[in-house]
Amino acid sequence: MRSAYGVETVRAAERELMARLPDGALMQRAAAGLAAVCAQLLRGGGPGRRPARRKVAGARVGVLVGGGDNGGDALYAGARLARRGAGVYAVLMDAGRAHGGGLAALLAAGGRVVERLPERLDLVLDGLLGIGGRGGLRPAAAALAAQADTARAAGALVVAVDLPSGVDADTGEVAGAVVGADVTVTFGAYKPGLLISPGATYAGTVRLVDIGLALPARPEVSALQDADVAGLLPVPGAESDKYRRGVVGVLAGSGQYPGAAVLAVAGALRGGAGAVRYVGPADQAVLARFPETLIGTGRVQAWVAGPGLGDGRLAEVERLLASDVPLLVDADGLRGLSPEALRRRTAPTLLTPHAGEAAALLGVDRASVEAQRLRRARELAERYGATVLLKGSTTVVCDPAGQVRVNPTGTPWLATAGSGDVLSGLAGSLLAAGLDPLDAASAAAYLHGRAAHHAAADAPVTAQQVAEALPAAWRTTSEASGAGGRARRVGVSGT
Ligand SMILES: NC(=O)C1=CN([C@@H]2O[C@H](COP(=O)(O)OP(=O)(O)OC[C@H]3O[C@@H](n4cnc5c(N)ncnc54)[C@H](O)[C@@H]3O)[C@@H](O)[C@H]2O)[C@@H](O)CC1
Ligand SMILES: [K+]
Repeated sequence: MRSAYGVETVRAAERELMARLPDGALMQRAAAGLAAVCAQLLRGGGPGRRPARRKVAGARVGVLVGGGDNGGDALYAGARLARRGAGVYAVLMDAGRAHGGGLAALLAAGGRVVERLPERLDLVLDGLLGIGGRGGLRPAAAALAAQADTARAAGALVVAVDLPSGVDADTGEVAGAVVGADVTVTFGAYKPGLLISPGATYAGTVRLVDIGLALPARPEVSALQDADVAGLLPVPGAESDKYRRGVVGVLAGSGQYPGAAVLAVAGALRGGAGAVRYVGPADQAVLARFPETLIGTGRVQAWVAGPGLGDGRLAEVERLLASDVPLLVDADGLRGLSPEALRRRTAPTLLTPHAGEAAALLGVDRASVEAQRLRRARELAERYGATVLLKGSTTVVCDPAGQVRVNPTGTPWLATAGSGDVLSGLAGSLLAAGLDPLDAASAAAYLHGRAAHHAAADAPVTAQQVAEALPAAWRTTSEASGAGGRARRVGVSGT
C-alpha cells in the first residue's frame, strides 16, 4: 500500500525527528536521496526520455531555488552533483532568501548562480516550493516554473523536489502555474497531492526517499497495490456454492438504455459473486448475452441500482434504499437522492458518481469537483453518510469515517461510454461477496483500471472489452502479488 500523509502530519514527524538529530541532518538525508536519484536518471536509468550524456560528469543541471527549505534541498543536491563533475546552474527566486548553507555548498562545489536557466540542460531540479507552498504560485515563482517548462520542451528531465511547485500537497489541487515534472522525489512520505489529479499528473513518476520519519499507522490517503487487492479478492473455498458466494442484484437498463443493463451484468458476473440476478425491462438483451443470469426479484446479498435506468424508476430505487441490504447506487439512481434517506439506512451504501453527478448531489458546478476531487469526495461521503467512489482522472474512494483511497491503475482510455456500468456491476458483485464498501469500491476500481490497460494496450477500448478483460486483470493482480493463497475465502452468512 502506498500511504500518503498531509502537511501537518509530516511536519509533526519532522519536528519530532529533528529534535533528536544534529542540525541540518534531515536536509542532508533528503539531499543525498535526491542527488542519488538524479545521478541515476543522468546515467540513463529513468522513466521515458533519456538524457544524452549518460553520466553525471559533464552533465548540465539547472536548479530552480525558492526561498525555503525546498530550495535548500535542491541546492545541497546540486552541490553533490557538482562534486561529481556536473555543471550546475542555480537560478534564485529571491537571492536574499535562498538557503545560506545550501548556497555556500553549491558555490564551494563549483556550481554557479545565473540569472536564468541556460540552454541544453540534461536535468532541472524544481526546488521552488515544497510543503510550505500555499495557494497559486506567485508571479516570480510562476516565471521560474515557465523556465522549467521551456527546458523540458528542449529535452531536459525535470525532477520535482518533494512535490511539483504549484501542486497543493494535501489535495492535489493546482491553481494556475505549476511545474510539470518527469520524476518527483518526495521525502519521508507520499503526500496526498502526489496521488490525486491534477497534482498526480504533474508529478510524473514518484520516488520516495526514506528520511526516517515515524508516521501514524493510519494514513490520510492510501493507494492499494497488487498485494493489497489480491488479499481482498474473494476466492471460493471447497465448501462454497453459488449462494454462499453471494448473489448480486442488478436494477438497471431501460427501453432507451438496454446496453447499460448488459454491461452492469457483465461487470457483476466477473466480480466474484456466485450469481447475478437482473431486474428490469432489458431481460431479453441480458439473457441473450448472459444466459447464466437469474431473472426477476429474489434474495440477494447486495444490489446495484441505477445504470441506464432512465426516468421514472426512482420508486424502485427508493424501495431498495429502504431495505437492509448493501446497496450501490450509480448513474440515474443518483438523481434526487436525499441525504436523509441514505442516513436512515442500516446497511452500507456505496455511491459511484462521476464529476457531473457528484456536482449535482452537492449543488456545486462540475469544474469545482474536477479541481477539488478529494475535498468533494469527502464532502459527499460526510453529507450522505455513505461510501463514495468518485470516478474520473483519479478515482477517489472515501468512506463516511473519512478513510480515503485513491486508485493507481486508471487510464484515460476508460473515459468511454458504458465503462461506469461495468464498474458498478463489478463493485456490487464484490459487495455481495462480503467486502465492505471501501474495499469493494477500491478493489473494483483497481481491477477495472487494470482491465482497461489489458484491453486497451494504448488504443481505444470499449466498455465490453473492459468487462471481458476483468478475469485477466484479476489473475495478473493475484499473480503479481504472489498472494493467490492468501485471498479471502468467501462465505456469506444468512443465505
Ligand atoms: N522540515 C524538515 O525537516 C525538512 C524539510 N525538507 C524540505 O523542506 C520543504 C519545506 O520547507 P519550507 O517549510 O521552508 O517551505 P517551502 O520551501 O516549501 O516553501 C516556503 C517558501 O515558499 C514561499 N511560498 C509559499 N507559497 C508560495 C506561493 N504560492 N508562491 C510563491 N512562493 C510561495 C514562502 O514564502 C517561503 O519562502 C519540504 O517540502 C522539503 O523539501 C527536507 O529537507 C526534509 C527535512
Ligand atoms: K518543488
